[in-house]
Amino acid sequence: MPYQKELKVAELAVQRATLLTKQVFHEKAKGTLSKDDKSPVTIGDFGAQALIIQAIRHNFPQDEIVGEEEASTLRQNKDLTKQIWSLVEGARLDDAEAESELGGPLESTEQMLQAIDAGNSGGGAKGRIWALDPIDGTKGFLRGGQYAVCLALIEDGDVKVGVLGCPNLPVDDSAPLAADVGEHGTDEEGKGVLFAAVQGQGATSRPLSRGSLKPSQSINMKPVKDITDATFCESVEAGHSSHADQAAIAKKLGITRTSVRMDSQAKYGSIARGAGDLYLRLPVSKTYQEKIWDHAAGDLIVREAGGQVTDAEGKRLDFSKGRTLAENKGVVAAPKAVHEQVLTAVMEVLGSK
Ligand SMILES: Nc1ncnc2c1ncn2[C@@H]1O[C@H](COP(=O)(O)O)[C@@H](O)[C@H]1OP(=O)(O)O
Ligand SMILES: [Mg+2]
Ligand SMILES: [Mg+2]
Ligand SMILES: [Mg+2]
Repeated sequence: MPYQKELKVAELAVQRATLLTKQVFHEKAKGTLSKDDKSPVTIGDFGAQALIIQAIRHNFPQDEIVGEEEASTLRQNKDLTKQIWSLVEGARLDDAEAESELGGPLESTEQMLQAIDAGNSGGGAKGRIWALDPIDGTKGFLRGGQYAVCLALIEDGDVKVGVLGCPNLPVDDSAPLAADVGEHGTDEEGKGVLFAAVQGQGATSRPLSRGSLKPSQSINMKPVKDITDATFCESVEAGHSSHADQAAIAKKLGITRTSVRMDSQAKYGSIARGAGDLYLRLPVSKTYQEKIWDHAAGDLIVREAGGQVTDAEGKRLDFSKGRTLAENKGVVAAPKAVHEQVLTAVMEVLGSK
């Protein structure tokens, strides 16, 4: 079967990076900086990006990488660089075979900074490009909510492999979404899940582990018999998607349950496993362009679990336009059978504005 090596490397690399992010999640001081766009980045984001890029470069040296972070501010901040280095040095899977599959450790802080900066591809429609979000939902990570470590392989514009590490989600696919799942993130023993998909091969989940990969099981979206009974997921941050438009769409569909709010692509994973039903992300700003690393893995995992993912105009997400989803507006993800019904409500609400 194609893409087995890519899948294994991606799952192990994401799993190892979650060991690092989990350690930072529990620390009060997370070494937070504010980026030019005012969004936060922590030592966890930088460390996870370095670890994952090292594993990709070791296994697939010809591939390009579109990573969210870059190291320029770190080069002037020796103290923060040292903190990240100690996290990166300490993040090891308890399994020698898995470690050797990921490749030799980074050997110096300079190598680490270079690895972070190797996520500088411009993306595009040709070739093999990995999209990496080392911590998606950094605001949730800082707040103590949900976050995800996200990695996808895009080939000639098409997502072939997608992996999401969600340390604060329950392991049990069949557990209904708790209303407060996005609020009190905890990665206590028994929590944490790794979602994965390969194009044409379905989607899976498995418990996160500290060593080799645990056994996986296939996941599917839940059939929606009655849309008024559906549970929809949305961002916590009102600045990232329009809570008002999403509420109006839900009302139009006759949905009575309150939305489940959580940060990050944990929303895609949650609907793919049937814990929730819909993911609505309606734009707030006319100018913001969604980033490919915020959607590539989730898009494939939901589609392979029986879902349909489009933007608010019904277009498939287009990962071939560079680092952003330049041609897309918002996200509407739902089981195939009800996607058109949901999209109609989306268009009615947006059209009447
Ligand atoms: N104005 C915006 N509109 C939509 N998404 C945004 C906006 N600003 C940041 N984001 C991104 O949304 C993602 C989180 O979505 P959610 O709120 O659903 O968890 C993050 O990757 C975040 O970027 P960043 O990583 O820079 O914080
Ligand atoms: Mg993100
Ligand atoms: Mg991020
Ligand atoms: Mg960010």
